[in-house]
Amino acid sequence: MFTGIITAQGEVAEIAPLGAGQDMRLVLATPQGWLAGAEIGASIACSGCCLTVVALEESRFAVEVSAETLSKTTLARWRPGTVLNLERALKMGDEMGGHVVSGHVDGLGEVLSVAPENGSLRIQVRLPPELARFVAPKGSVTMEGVSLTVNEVQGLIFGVNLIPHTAEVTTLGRLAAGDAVNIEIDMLARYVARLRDFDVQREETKA
Ligand SMILES: Cc1cc2nc3c(=O)[nH]c(=O)nc-3n(C[C@H](O)[C@H](O)[C@H](O)CO)c2cc1C
Ligand SMILES: Nc1c(NC[C@H](O)[C@H](O)[C@H](O)CO)[nH]c(=O)[nH]c1=O
Repeated sequence: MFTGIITAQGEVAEIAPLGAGQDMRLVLATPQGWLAGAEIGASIACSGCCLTVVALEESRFAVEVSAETLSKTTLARWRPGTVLNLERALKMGDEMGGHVVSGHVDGLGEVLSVAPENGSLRIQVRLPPELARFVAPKGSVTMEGVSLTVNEVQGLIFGVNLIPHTAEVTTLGRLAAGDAVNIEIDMLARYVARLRDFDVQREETKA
């Protein structure tokens, strides 16, 4: 579990296909000391996508990426040098500064506009149609691993306000129109929708 509070930016160091019909292996570089205490098998959210550490050095770790993950996330677009938002998994007693984030990316959003507004940046994003019902004004959304508050929603489009701190310490400050972003919807919205769909189905079968 994560909270969407990014604690470091890292970088793709190496990308190696593991062979025909096999997964992809990535080596990711972190700031010095950021991996302290991490072990093989640890979960790290990389721009919102939870990945399992399979090899570890002082300030680099390796992960293996499945076809499912490549199909749902921005990972297929990553290249050596791509900058990533990193978050270590939550420990008991950690501060819950953002919201409950699983690290399962639900799909890709498309940045439509980035515009300065006072000291902040206003970012508008188009959602895939199947995710739009889970995003609500003043609810939470995870974009590239970053916990954000939704300002407004209109159809498939939602807007967020990026404060200067978040713009500076995450990759979101470099977004431009046309960029694809990893989106994880709020877990609460997922369960509320499931309960509602289940009840509607049960009523329909009774009728
Ligand atoms: C704890 C955890 C560990 C995961 N580890 C990996 C991994 O090592 N490689 C991978 O391709 N997907 C992994 N996933 C799945 C991946 O995050 C998911 O396919 C994408 O976020 C798309 O939904 C993991 C998911 C979780 C929750
Ligand atoms: N909720 C919003 C935040 N939250 C803080 C960020 O999640 C945090 O700064 C980042 O993860 C780095 O640690 N920031 C915004 O700009 N806008 C929000 O709505």
